Amino acid sequence: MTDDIKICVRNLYKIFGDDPQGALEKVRGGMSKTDLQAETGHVLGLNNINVDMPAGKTTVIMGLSGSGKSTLIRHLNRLIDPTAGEVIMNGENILDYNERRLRELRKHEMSMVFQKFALLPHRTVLENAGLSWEIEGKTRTKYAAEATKWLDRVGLEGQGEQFPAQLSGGMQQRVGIARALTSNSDVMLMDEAFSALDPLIRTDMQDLLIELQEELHKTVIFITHDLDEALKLADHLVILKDGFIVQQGEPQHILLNPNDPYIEAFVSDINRARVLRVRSVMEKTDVPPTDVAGEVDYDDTLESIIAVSEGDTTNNYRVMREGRQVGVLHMRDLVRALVPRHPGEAAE
Ligand SMILES: Nc1ncnc2c1ncn2[C@@H]1O[C@H](COP(=O)(O)OP(=O)(O)OP(=O)(O)O)[C@@H](O)[C@H]1O
Repeated sequence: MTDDIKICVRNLYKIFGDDPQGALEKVRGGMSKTDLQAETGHVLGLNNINVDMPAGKTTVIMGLSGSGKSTLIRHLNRLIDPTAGEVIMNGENILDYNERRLRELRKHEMSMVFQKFALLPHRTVLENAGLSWEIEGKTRTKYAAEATKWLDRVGLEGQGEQFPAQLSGGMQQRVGIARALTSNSDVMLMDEAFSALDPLIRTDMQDLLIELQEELHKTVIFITHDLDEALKLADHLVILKDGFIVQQGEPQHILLNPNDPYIEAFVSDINRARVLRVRSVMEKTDVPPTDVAGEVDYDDTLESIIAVSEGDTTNNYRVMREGRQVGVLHMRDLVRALVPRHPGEAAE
């Protein structure tokens, strides 16, 4: 895995209306989305977005309806052109791409997984999985082995000759994921990909994506309006409101250090014990504690530690990562982390 940046969004603005450049000046001068709409009839879609999306990791874009999530993801494959700003991928500004290069980008470098699956109803599951190859004029015999490999990998062994309508929603989205994987692109754009699924199936799909990521390290850009899903999937979390970024960073850090009442309100209902991990609340030290109740893993959830502590809030634990001590967990710090902090309170 690498910490390189795969996609870099710089100073990106999108304004919908007849005179976006004129409206841009007003937005840069500080006019709000509401005032812009009331005064000029223009809609501010995105307001000075800057995000570095790490290679091989999952970046989650989260926000309520109308916050600009879809507008942002559509800039990444240039379904939308910005009013101002840049989208740099592998060091190239994709806004400089001509039609031919853009087609290559969409065919070979980025795949999309949609909320409503977007499968072709009269094609078999195998043909749907191999769609990017079909579009290039390749025959079924050329892509069958690759498509079958990925259908098997996402749990659809033996389903290749079915038609989409014969499958459940969860299985159809597995085809959507197999199609993205068969295209062999590095970047996967997932737009509310699991939002149409029943809760239990949705959890299964989230687990599948995490499993695939541990193995494949794709650069995933995942859109959701669901905070639990965002916290579960994100390596890098970006929270949008009214077209601007309110906060971005490592999800556990955001949960422990909300920088705005909006984020605070968002995270207030979260089951913190289930989401927070030992690594986020431990003291970093390789010195063993004198009084130790046991060893825990740095990736354990706080919930699992509470279960083993049997309610004793005075315990200390050695925190281990791959057989080495990386910290000490004091139960009093764990208990403190379970209570939401208000923005402005000093982080420890
Ligand atoms: N083609 C368009 N013309 C005018 N306004 C638009 C257009 N597309 C999006 N918008 C506006 O831009 C803003 C951001 O919309 P967007 O669809 O990106 O939000 P979203 O967070 O994806 O919402 P949802 O979860 O409902 O899809 C909204 O105010 C929306 O009304």
